[in-house]
Amino acid sequence: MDCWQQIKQQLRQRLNAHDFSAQNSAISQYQLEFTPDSASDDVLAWLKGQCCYPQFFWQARESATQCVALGQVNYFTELAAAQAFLTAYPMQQLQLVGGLTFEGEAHFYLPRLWLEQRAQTWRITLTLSADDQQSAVEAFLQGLSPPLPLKQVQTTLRLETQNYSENEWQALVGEALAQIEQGHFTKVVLAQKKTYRSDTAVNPYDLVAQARVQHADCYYFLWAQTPEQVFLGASPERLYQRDRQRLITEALAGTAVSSDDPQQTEQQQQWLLQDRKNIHENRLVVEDICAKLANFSQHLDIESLTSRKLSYVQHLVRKIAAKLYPDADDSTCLSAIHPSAAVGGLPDRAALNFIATRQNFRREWYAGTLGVMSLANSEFCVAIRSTLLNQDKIMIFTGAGIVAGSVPLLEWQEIERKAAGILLLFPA
Ligand SMILES: C=C(O[C@H]1C=CC=C(C(=O)O)[C@@H]1O)C(=O)O
Ligand SMILES: [Mg+2]
Repeated sequence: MDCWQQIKQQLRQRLNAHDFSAQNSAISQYQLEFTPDSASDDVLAWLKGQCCYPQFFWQARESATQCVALGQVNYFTELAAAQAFLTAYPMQQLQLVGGLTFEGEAHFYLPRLWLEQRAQTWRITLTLSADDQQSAVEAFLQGLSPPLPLKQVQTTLRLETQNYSENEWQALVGEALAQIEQGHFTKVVLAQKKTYRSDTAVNPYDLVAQARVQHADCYYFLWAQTPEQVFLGASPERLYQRDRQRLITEALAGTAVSSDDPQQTEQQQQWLLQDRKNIHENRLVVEDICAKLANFSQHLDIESLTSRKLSYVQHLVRKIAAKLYPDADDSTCLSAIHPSAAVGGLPDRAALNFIATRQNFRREWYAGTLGVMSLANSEFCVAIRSTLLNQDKIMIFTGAGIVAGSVPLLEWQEIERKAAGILLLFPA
């Protein structure tokens, strides 16, 4: 019997031993630790083999742990309800996965199965609730499949539509600049959506595997509530990481080119660190995040400006740390900080209103936030540098912050460069 059969069998044994009639604890969790047969096994490959939804893959930046959530025990479409649920089970340290779309819709799951891979050790957690039917959980376990190997992506993409031509984009940037000039807001982040068709079916799990190789130092995520719509990406941006009352976040905004020419990259870095428009663009994000955090933090620390190099672009970044008041939970933090001025604007209400009325598409998960939350700790990324796969359609999203001093042509070049970075995932 292979290791996957054994795991299924062990989970089934736990299920059979579980007393569904005992209502003393509404949520029960069973954990198994194991080492897969093959050292090259990877939770992403395991997820590729599964046909149950929702699915979530997550690897936080600076973390070696890769996580997968499969299936659902509970589903929340209100952030407050998700938070209240966690608060109702203080002893169990339950973890919810999900996030908020750019427009603020909440989608959180308590997953049926949670897999964590740290080096060669995998930990599986099966969650059962008092409302579960034993037969439904049995069917879920029966449906678990072995991993499928991850493959190199190879495809030719054909651009079908883009929401803005270069001229249309520049006109929209001009409109935003006029509003900034008139004092309606100081910053707005505009976005582009490009829709491609591929000559062969593109596998989303292979794309995430490609992203892990191509884009170092990022958050890697895959989020599929149904098989038809798979959202994935490699984002350099943290919304926040919280460990009890300690929260760290960052203002990531302001962009220059980065390439495999070290001299050009170095010269671009020097330019970026001194460029007034980019420094202003970044400073507005610091102001936005700090003003929001100040409402529920005992103190804030703001580090000095540095730059972060990625494979195709580099950004200005300032790290921010906060000590939260004890009653500030993830519901407080998420609803206050998201969307930050790195993807929305400042002041946020006026900028978000401009986006809602002038931007010709709804962003949904692009520039939303995804992550994992529990009572003790949580981490969320800003879901930029992302792609939505919808059958054979591939949509890629990019945005750029518009501030006083923005040059429409340069903002076009910035989103084109960001798009080229995402397109690296689709080698012909
Ligand atoms: C909104 C995006 O980037 C944000 C993050 C870093 C730099 C940005 C900029 O320089 O405009 C954006 O604020 C995106 O890549 O889609
Ligand atoms: Mg920019």
